[in-house]
Amino acid sequence: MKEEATTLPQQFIKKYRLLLGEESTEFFCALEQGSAKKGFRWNPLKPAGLAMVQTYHSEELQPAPYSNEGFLGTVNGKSFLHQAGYEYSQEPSAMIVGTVAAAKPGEKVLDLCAAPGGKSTQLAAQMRGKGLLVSNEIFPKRAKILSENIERWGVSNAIVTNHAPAELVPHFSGFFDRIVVDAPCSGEGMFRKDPNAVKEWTEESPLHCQKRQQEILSSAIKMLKHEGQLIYSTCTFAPEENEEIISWLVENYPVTIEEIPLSQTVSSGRPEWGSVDGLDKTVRIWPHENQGEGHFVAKLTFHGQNPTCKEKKVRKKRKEQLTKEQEKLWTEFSMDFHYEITGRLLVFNDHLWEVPELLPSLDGLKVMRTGLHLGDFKKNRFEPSYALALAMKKTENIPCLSITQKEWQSYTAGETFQRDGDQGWVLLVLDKIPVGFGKQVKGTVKNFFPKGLRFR
Ligand SMILES: C[S@@+](CC[C@H](N)C(=O)[O-])C[C@H]1O[C@@H](n2cnc3c(N)ncnc32)[C@H](O)[C@@H]1O
Repeated sequence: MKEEATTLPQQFIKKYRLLLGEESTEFFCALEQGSAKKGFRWNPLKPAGLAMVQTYHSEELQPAPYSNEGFLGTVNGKSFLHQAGYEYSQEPSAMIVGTVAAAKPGEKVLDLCAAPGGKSTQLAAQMRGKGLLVSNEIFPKRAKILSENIERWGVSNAIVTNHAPAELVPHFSGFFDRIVVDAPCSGEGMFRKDPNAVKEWTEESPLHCQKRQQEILSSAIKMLKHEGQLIYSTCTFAPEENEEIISWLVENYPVTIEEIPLSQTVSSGRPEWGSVDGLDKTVRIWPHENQGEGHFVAKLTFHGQNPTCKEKKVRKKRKEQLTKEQEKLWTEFSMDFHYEITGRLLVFNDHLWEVPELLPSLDGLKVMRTGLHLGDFKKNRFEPSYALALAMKKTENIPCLSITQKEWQSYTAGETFQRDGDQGWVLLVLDKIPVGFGKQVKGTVKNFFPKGLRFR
């Protein structure tokens, strides 16, 4: 289907005609006439992640340009593949940010402006469940969506917080190996994808955004370790929010710009639009030159020393420790289901959590998700959570029940279904894909799909 032509604001045209000269003709043409490409990433944290995505997409999958896990195409938000966290819809250019960030297993990583979770899911995949990922979002509603996306992705080593960047500094000063700032911006790179981005744009937007970006970055810098890395990105073309921001960072903080080793055909940042050396090491994606929408990304190393917050060893408070009975219930369950813990176990009000090992004290923080919610203790039993089902790595030799698409539809609508047997807790799998837990009692499979997520 041909998308409607985008009508660009006059002031925008005037500005980029001046900045780009002759090149502006192709640029405007791509923005006005071209159609936005869609993309998605498959999830390497899931059993047979790639194979399942290949099986369930009937179309021939074309690789997306900036991520090894990316494909061009669309995701059906109601498909079981999406619900089970096997794929994440992401604009192809946006995938470059995670690729540049290249988080490593075992690191402490902060995604400071994280909702809805495109970069966080990419970082979590790179970390393979090891280390600590803090995904933060300032707006509560967006933080909730972020938390749900992290859960679907099956991440065990992430916490989700809901704070303004400055509020995190006292808790995480000098703490992180890597910080991603995917900044709120004037969104010019989204013009042909999202008509609202055009409507909301004014001539003043880039400078307003620049101020906010400086505030966010001045907090981010304080949370970096010595030699820690900062990855800064926007989805706008505006020099004020890209080369000028990187120049401001270099002029005000002990940071250097890193070369971004990318084999893909991307353009470099424009040195003439900033005021420091090294801007040619940053990356721009232009719609008239590359696949995908507009994007900018830079990687910097911080050479200063921030005061480190004393790594308060998190001592488990008495009420957070498992009782002997709870320990016995969890051990029985985890042995039956071969679930291996990589973090620590904590109980809050009978809810059992796997908390990332490297986590400092969370006192005073608004935390939406303290790692992986494993399940709840109820009287004399343990009830596994939906989040745990989505974080299961193995489906062999554990109590499983293979269900059909039709049964999955009943399950996501909150209904029970009939199946001969009396196995008790079972991991429900659809073509070996974990989709939730059920309890099989005398031929009936009871439903434990979370009420808030039900759909038909
Ligand atoms: C470009 S989006 C992030 C997209 C996200 N990284 C992803 O890949 O899905 C920018 C985010 O910054 C948040 N934001 C807006 N104002 C902010 C502020 N003053 N400080 C921190 N974050 C802010 C927005 O709510 C939004 O979620």
